[in-house]
Amino acid sequence: MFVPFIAVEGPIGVGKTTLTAAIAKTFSYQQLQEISSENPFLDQFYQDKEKWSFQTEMFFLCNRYEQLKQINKDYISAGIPVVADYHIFKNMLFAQRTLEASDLAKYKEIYRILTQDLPMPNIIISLSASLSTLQQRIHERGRYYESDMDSDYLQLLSDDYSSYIPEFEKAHPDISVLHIDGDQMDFVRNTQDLKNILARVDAAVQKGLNLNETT
Ligand SMILES: Nc1ncnc2c1ncn2[C@@H]1O[C@H](COP(=O)(O)OP(=O)(O)OP(=O)(O)O)[C@@H](O)[C@H]1O
Ligand SMILES: Nc1nc(=O)c2ncn([C@H]3C[C@H](O)[C@@H](CO)O3)c2[nH]1
Repeated sequence: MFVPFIAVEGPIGVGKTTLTAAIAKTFSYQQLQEISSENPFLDQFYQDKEKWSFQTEMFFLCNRYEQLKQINKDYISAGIPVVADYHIFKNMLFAQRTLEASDLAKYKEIYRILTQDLPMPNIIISLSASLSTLQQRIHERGRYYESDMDSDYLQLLSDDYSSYIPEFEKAHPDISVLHIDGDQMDFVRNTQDLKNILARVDAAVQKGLNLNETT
């Protein structure tokens, strides 16, 4: 059975949570939203990444693992569609960027064990935007711990997403990936842009449902 499980992904501040909420509302899907402020290390991490990266990455990994396990049990396996503002792969993108080699080796082993049985999304929405757009949105959102966000860090993470998404598509040809350029499409202020994106999401869902019927 094809149960829509959509993950919205992209760099910090690109609009994942905003678009996830719009999709959940439009299609009456269950929304899975990460609450980053639950990570007790994030504030310290932004002040000293080297010192706090392992605790921060481990917390995000365990937290997302718990959330996805629960969402699978309560919704996906019960046939209820879900839209999430992350995919578990983001953990590895951040970890590779922030951890030193020996911690990364340990992290990879734990990641492999924890993620092997997690549900995989069948649709990914990949959001991208230029550095200046990301900075502007992070600034407008005004989270205190992001107020001094290092622009190199933000750009590198954004580049990591740009390199990784094509690899992901190659490795998972069965998963629909919708690309949205956040500099061109403004789904917050432009209703037509939002409608266009929602129509693309609907088409991807219908494709999944139709394929499922014919197999
Ligand atoms: N397309 C858009 N146009 C203008 N503003 C936007 C757009 N998308 C999001 N925003 C604004 O940018 C800010 C960041 O958006 P949001 O919190 O959805 O990003 P995010 O990708 O979920 O962030 P994070 O990576 O920190 O979880 C919010 O204030 C939101 O209202
Ligand atoms: N280090 C690190 N690892 C992660 O897996 C991760 N996921 C999100 N974040 C940061 C980005 C935003 O500031 C804030 C909200 O997304 O939390 C992360 N930081």
